[in-house]
Amino acid sequence: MSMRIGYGFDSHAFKPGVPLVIGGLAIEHPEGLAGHSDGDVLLHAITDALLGAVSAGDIGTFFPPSDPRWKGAASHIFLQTALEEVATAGYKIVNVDTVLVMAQPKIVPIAGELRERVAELLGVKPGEVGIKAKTPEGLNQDHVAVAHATVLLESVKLADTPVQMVTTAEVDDDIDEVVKGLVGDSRDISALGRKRPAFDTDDLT
Ligand SMILES: C[C@@](CO)(OP(=O)(O)O)[C@H](O)COP(=O)(O)OP(=O)(O)OC[C@H]1O[C@@H](n2ccc(N)nc2=O)[C@H](O)[C@@H]1O
Repeated sequence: MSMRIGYGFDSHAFKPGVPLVIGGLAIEHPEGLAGHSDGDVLLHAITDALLGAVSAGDIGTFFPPSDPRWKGAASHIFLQTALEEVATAGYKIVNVDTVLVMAQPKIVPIAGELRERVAELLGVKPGEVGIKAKTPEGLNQDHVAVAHATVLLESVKLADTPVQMVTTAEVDDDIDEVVKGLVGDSRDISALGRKRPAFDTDDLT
């Protein structure tokens, strides 16, 4: 079994007149978070942690802030894409831990609800999600919300029964296609989401 860790960070300024959404939860507060999307600082940090864990780039490479399609978008869309990248790479979540750094609102009274909502969006148990909060003491950033997230992933077990793979290649040039026919066109983890086959044909004769 192999394991991967990921880390994500995000920040958004508070802004009057917009709803506050954190961790996919609508929270009663006089101000919301400014952003191209719904400004969900927590889901953005978790999305980046997931993408980073499988070397798939970052939220901005998938959903550029310059793209009008993501204006006002609900951030669980970004999270869903990151979860798909994790699954495609052959991993699943072990646990997620987070820290919210913000003066207001206080997070402790809603931490249980937040944990359940984030767990639901991630498809994990609430006990596999950590929600913590910090007052930004001495940082002079009382009008900003910051989120940090770490994730631990483990590889998904393949079937216990080994599958025998036997085939022949007519000519050396066909070897890539022959191997692809045996193992499929799956992909390994690669830098910034670049697709590459999950096998290395250099050693084959
Ligand atoms: C979620 C979205 C939806 O549009 O918008 P917001 O709601 O946060 O505004 C975006 O995905 C939010 O993308 P985010 O990644 O936070 O934005 P930025 O920090 O501006 O980074 C945009 C892109 O520029 C890259 N970047 C950023 C800073 C830097 N010095 N060099 C870079 O190359 C980042 O890697 C990213 O790929």
